Amino acid sequence: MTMLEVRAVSHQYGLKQVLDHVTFSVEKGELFGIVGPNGSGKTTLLKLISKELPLVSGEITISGQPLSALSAKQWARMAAVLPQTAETAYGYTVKETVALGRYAHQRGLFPTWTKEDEAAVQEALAAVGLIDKIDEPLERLSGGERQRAYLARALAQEPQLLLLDEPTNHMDISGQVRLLDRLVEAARSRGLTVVAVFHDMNVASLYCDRVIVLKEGKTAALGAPADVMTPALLQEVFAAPVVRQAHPAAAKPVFSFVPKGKEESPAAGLRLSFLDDAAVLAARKPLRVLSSALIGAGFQWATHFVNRQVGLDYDCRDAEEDMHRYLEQRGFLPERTVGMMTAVDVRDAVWVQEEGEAFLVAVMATAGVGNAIDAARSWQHKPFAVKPGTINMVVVIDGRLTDAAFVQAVMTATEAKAKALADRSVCDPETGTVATGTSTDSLAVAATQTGRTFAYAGTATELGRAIGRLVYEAVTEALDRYKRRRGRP
Ligand SMILES: Nc1ncnc2c1ncn2[C@@H]1O[C@H](COP(=O)(O)OP(=O)(O)OP(=O)(O)O)[C@@H](O)[C@H]1O
Repeated sequence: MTMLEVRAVSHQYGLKQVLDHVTFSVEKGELFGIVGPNGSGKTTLLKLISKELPLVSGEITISGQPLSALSAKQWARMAAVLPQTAETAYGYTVKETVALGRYAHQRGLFPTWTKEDEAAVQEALAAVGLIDKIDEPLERLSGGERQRAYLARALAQEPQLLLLDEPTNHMDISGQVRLLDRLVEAARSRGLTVVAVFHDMNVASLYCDRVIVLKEGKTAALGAPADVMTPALLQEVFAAPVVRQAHPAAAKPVFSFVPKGKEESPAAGLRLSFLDDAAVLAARKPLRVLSSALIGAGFQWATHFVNRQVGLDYDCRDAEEDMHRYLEQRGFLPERTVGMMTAVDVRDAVWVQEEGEAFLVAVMATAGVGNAIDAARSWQHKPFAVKPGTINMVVVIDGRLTDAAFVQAVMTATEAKAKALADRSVCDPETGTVATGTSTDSLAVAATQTGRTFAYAGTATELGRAIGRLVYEAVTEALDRYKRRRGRP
C-alpha cells in the first residue's frame, strides 16, 4: 500500500528554484531516505510534505488523500515530524514535552489524560532510552538527549508516517544505533512509514530500504542504496572522491571519502630490519593489506609487518593474545601491524624486489617445512596439533589494487609458493607426496593504493607475472637457507 506519493513537486524561494519536478512514492512500512549535499533541497522537500511550506507546484498525497484536503488535526493524526532544529520550549519537563505529542488524539473541549495516552508516552520514552530523565526540565538535557525527547514526542503521536530531518544529529554512536534500530523495528512490526533526511551516507545505506539522491533540487537517483549509491554517482553529486566497500557484517555497501593529498603519496619506502627474534618490514605510509596473519587478518591498513620467531615447542593455544602483547611490548601498534609467527631463524628471511618501469613488487619470505603438507592429501592425515614452522610471505605492491586483484595476488603467490616446494622436492612426510605448503602458512599482500591501478593480478597479467616470479625466487631461496642451516651442526 502506498503511504506517501510525491508527484512532480517543484519549489521556488523567490526566483530561486530549489526543487524541480521531484517524483517518488513510499510504501507503508518503508524506511525511505532523502540524501544529497547541502542546499540540494532535502529540508524543503520535507517541509512541503509536512505542510510547513505551502505546495504550489505538483501533488502530494498521504494514504491517497491530497495534503490540501487534510486539516491540521487530521494531518497530525497521520503524520509526525521531527524538524532539523526543534525549538526548546523552556519550563517543560521531558514527560510534558512528550505528552504534547498526544494532542492530536485528544477530543472535546476539556480532554482528559487517558490510559492510552500514558502508555503511548511511556513507550515512546522507553524507545528513545529516556525513561530515567522523565522529570528533568528539557533545558537541562544535552543536545542529543533533547533530540531524543523530540523524537519521543513524535513517536507518542503514534503516527503512520514519521518525517525526520537528520534524526541522528548530535547523537553519539550508541544513541544513533539504538534510535535507528528502533525505527526499523517500528517499520517492520507495526508498519510505520519513515521518511528521513540523512547526511551520513553510511547510515542511509545501512538503514534505508530506498533512497532518493537530490542534486540541486533534481532527482539524481532513486532506488535501493546498494543499487543507486554507486561511487560514480556519489562522486558526481558530492564532488568528492568516494570509495565503496562491502560492510564487514551486513550485505550493504559502506562509503568512505578519500582525503586530498593521499593521491600524491610516493612509493612505499620499505625497510627491512631485524630484532633479536623478529624480521620487521616497515613502510613509510600505511599499506592496504589482505592477509591471513595472526594479527591483522582480512583487509587492513598497516605500516609494519612483524615476522616473529618462536621456539619449536611454542604453545600455540593463546597465540593471538600472546602476539598482541609481544607487539605492544616492542612498541608496535597492533592496529597498524600485521603479525606472523615462525619457528624458522628469522635471519634467514629473504627479501627480493623488482622495480619495473611503472611499479614495484617486493617479497619477504621465511620458510620452514617441518609441517610440510600436500593440500590434496591432507585429509589422509591424522588430526594434528598446530605447530609453528611455516612459510610466511609478505608481498608488497606499489600500485592501486582492486579487491579482485588482491584476491588474485593471493592465488598467484600461493601457486608460485607451491611450485617452489615442488621444484625443491619438499614432501609431505605422512603421505610421501609433494607438499604444497605447510599447515600454518601465512600470507600478506600489501599495496600502496597510489599510482597505477591494477584490476587483476592473475598469473597471466603483468602484475601477476612479477608476483609469481618474485615469490618463487624468494621461497626457493628461503628453502635453501633453511636446508643449509639445518645441515649445519
Ligand atoms: N526560507 C528560505 N528562503 C530563501 N531560500 C531558502 C530558504 N530556505 C532554504 N533556502 C535555500 O534553498 C536551498 C535548499 O535548502 P534546503 O534547506 O532545502 O537544503 P538541504 O538540502 O536541506 O540543505 P542542508 O543539507 O544544508 O540542510 C538552499 O540554497 C537554501 O539556501
